[in-house]
Amino acid sequence: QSNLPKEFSEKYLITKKIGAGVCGEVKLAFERATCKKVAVKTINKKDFPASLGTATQNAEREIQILQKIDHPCLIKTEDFFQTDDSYYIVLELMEGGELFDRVKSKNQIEESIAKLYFYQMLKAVEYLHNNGIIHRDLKPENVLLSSQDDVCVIKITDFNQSKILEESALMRTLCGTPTYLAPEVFTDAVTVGYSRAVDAWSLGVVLFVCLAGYPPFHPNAQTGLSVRDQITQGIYTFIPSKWDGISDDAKDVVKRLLVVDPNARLTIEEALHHPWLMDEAMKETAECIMYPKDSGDATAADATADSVDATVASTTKRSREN
Ligand SMILES: C/C(=N\NC(=N)N)c1ccc(NC(=O)c2cc3cccc([N+](=O)[O-])c3[nH]2)cc1
Repeated sequence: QSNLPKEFSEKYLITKKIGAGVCGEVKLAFERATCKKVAVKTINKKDFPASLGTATQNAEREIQILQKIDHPCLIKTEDFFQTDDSYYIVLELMEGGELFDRVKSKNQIEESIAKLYFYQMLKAVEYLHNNGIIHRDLKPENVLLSSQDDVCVIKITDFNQSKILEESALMRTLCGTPTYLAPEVFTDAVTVGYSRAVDAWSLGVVLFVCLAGYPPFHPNAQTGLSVRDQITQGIYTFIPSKWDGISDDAKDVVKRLLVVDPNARLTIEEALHHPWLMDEAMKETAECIMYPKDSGDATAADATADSVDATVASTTKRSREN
């Protein structure tokens, strides 16, 4: 780590590697002034060999997103440095590591725990969508756990593939008087604006993997179809030995998320209102660990505030959709 920016190594003491991602690695570090433990993610700019331009824009956009987002289930950046070949992002420590490794070690995650994690993922993605951000790379590797305990906070990370929804020319057109507007502009408009539905599909796959311990779409499926064809045809199997002990409600959420037609797929909001998530005990636990410091009433206030934000933002969400 000789090529660390000077002001970085003055502020942090980097120790060991704690996770290796596909682009860059994660190390444990100590903030010298406070001895506080943090994680440092190094993103090597040269890992995007192609046109460096877009890679730099890509990374700049990710840094912008990382610094703007503020939700208990989205990773928080504490500091940020860059050299001409790398970015160094200082993040909160997530000692439970990646959900990917948790599922691998447990094989299948107990339904009530999978529900607690899934609820938090839905709340995080609801926040992103209400702020005009689509993650586009939701997978167990990008879901971090705050501790080794089953009951813990999860945080979504890695916004490398994320997209920011801007007001589009089509939206401006649809706001004007359509005197001279051709009919197909209206009919085309119906299907535009569902790019966010990709996150709902991905969460369906993540939930399937957590509950069953195997992915719905995989190379050696009995169907003899390529993974791509399994996905485009929405063909997957609930293997009885894996799914017998799992509730019909849980299966139903998966079925309604793994719908090929994005317009027919459950939205994040609809998933949050599915019977499987109508579980007050789970939600109380979730609110408690997501907003730990407040007393009961303040937590309720937080939750109300959250739902107000979500409602207000969601009424304006479609207007931002491109
Ligand atoms: C921002 C980002 N990726 N962005 C990108 N690839 N372009 C990003 C990706 C991954 C992480 N991962 C971690 O913070 C992370 C992984 C891990 C594994 C065991 C233990 C810990 N930990 O903090 O104790 C871990 N933290 C953090 C940030």
